[in-house]
Amino acid sequence: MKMPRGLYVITDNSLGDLLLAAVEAALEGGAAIVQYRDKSGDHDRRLSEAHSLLALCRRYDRPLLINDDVDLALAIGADGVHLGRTDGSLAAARERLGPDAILGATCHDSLGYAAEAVQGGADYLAFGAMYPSATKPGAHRADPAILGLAKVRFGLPVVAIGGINTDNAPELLAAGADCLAVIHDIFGRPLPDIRARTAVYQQLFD
Ligand SMILES: Cc1ncc(COP(=O)(O)OP(=O)(O)O)c(N)n1
Ligand SMILES: Cc1nc(C(=O)O)sc1CCOP(=O)(O)O
Ligand SMILES: [Mg+2]
Repeated sequence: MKMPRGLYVITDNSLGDLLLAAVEAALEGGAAIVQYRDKSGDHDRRLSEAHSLLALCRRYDRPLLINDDVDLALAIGADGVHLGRTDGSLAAARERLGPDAILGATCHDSLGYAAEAVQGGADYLAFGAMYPSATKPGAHRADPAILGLAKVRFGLPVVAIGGINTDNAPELLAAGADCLAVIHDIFGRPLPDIRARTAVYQQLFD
């Protein structure tokens, strides 16, 4: 599956039993891509949730990426993985997942990291944190200008992450972001608000 442009929603452990309903609401609102991010280490629950999310994403014809975990992506046949700087080799992940998998790489605020990610076979480059993040308060900050620089230099889709909301999103789109990766401003809301908020982002891309 090809890397789409648009809102990239990332799941949050705190969703609990609402995980599937929350992701479905985001898909109904037009989310372009979903990442399953679960730091619990609960193998059986992760496998079961990832399976269910993949079936849901298939219904909406949207890719599901798995955060950190190539084994889990392979086990369920996910569309790809997102790997950070300490999550293992991109090249090894490509080798295991094959040429059609979507591989995303964290680049923080560094074009040097981005060059390494390109070398490792990344399909997109993620930069952040663009703004203070409630989900990851200690995240290293990046200047939105790096989005445009990376796009021109590497010719790959660029993803912005960290503290994004519908007020600051236009600045990131103007800077060249192909995707906006969001946790709190989507999944930190009551379930009935998720669809509408996702739709507001989607309109920014139209
Ligand atoms: C789209 C996207 N960009 C960046 C990250 C962060 O990945 P990482 O640095 O590995 O941190 P964790 O998410 O694993 O805490 C991401 N997950 N997705
Ligand atoms: C998971 C993650 N990675 C970041 C990075 O900068 O690499 S910021 C972040 C948290 C994003 O969540 P929110 O939209 O709630 O700020
Ligand atoms: Mg990681």
